[in-house]
Amino acid sequence: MQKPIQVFSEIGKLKTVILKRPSTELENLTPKIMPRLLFDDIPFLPHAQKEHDYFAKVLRNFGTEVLYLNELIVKALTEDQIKEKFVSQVITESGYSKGTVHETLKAYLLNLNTENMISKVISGIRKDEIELKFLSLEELSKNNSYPFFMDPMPNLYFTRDPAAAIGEGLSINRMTFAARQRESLIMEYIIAHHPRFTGHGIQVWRNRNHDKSIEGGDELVLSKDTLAIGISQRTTAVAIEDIARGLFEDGTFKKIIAIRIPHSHAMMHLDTVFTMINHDQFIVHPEILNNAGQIDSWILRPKKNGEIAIEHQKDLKKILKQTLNLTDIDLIPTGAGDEIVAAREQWNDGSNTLAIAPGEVVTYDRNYVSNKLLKEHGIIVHEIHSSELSRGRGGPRCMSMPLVREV
Ligand SMILES: NC(=[NH2+])NCCC[C@H](N)C(=O)O
Repeated sequence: MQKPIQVFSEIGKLKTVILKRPSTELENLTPKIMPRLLFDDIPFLPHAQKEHDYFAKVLRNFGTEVLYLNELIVKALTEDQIKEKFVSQVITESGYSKGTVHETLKAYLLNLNTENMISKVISGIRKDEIELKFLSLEELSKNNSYPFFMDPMPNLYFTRDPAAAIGEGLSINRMTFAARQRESLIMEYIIAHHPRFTGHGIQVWRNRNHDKSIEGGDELVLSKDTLAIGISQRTTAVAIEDIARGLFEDGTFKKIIAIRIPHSHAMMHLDTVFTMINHDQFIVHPEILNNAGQIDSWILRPKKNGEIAIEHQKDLKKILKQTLNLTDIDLIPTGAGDEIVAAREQWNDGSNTLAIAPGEVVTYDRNYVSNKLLKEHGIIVHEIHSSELSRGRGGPRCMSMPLVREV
């Protein structure tokens, strides 16, 4: 029987992917809460949806099966008991573990059909939607000016981050910021209860019950035995060692390149500055490398006694050649290496390419300098519209969670 998750490559023909169509959660963004919810602007929803539908169409036309996150979670919650447990947990993780608010939100959500309940959970619940009775002093004295009981989840269209398929398993991620922490709960329920996944013995390399974070934008499957993981604003060195232990013990993966990138909002994940586009071609934001093409990296390998060997290296080309057994590497600079163009196009995810086959990528049309250079390097580029989607600070790779790729 075909395994529901098979990702042994970053570039193999993309067979199945999970997307989330942006919806009303984006309309609950306001200037006050925007920074906390990790947005820099408020996208115009109808246009964001059009752009996203076009992205999905490009993938479908290519032959990729597109699954939508909302539909997966609705189907995972068909049993009343599981639905109730999910609702309780998401309310608890929104800050109400018990009491009148918890009970009232629970009754409100369970009164909706599952599809509407999920849309509500994702779009957020405003305080003026609900009437509360019998509040305790603690509840009465809480900050009343805040407009939401449950925050919207506007970042959910970046399906790459809350979970990442690696081999025949996945990591279900402990997210860094509160704004995204509930997102991986949705993935946890999908993997545990959706008929497509349940009962297949899917390995969870690292679950979300940890203090130290890791996010999918930092997790790149470079080959069937090598991963690259960013040490970043979102992914801790501790979490990388944790996941390395599980993966090495299983035996499928044998090398992890941990690459330390700047800890900033513009470069929050490794895939915002470095993505793989062919067996020997990568796009890289020039700002992360010094003049000698170096960046602090550590190669993790399993030792015989179950411990992990760690080797410090700096030359990115050399590291990639060594770990992927290649004689040469084509590192294509974002923005053609121009200081200003590179910074501008990186900000709008010019380095965040989604490979759909070796040498064939989906990118944002606005990054025309990088796109032109990719074509000059022989890459087939499918450009998608990006005026609104890019305002969430993520590109085609972030907006997709591959489940199955050819090797
Ligand atoms: N894999 C990625 N680069 N994801 C981008 C996520 C952007 C999102 N606004 C965040 O800050 O979390």
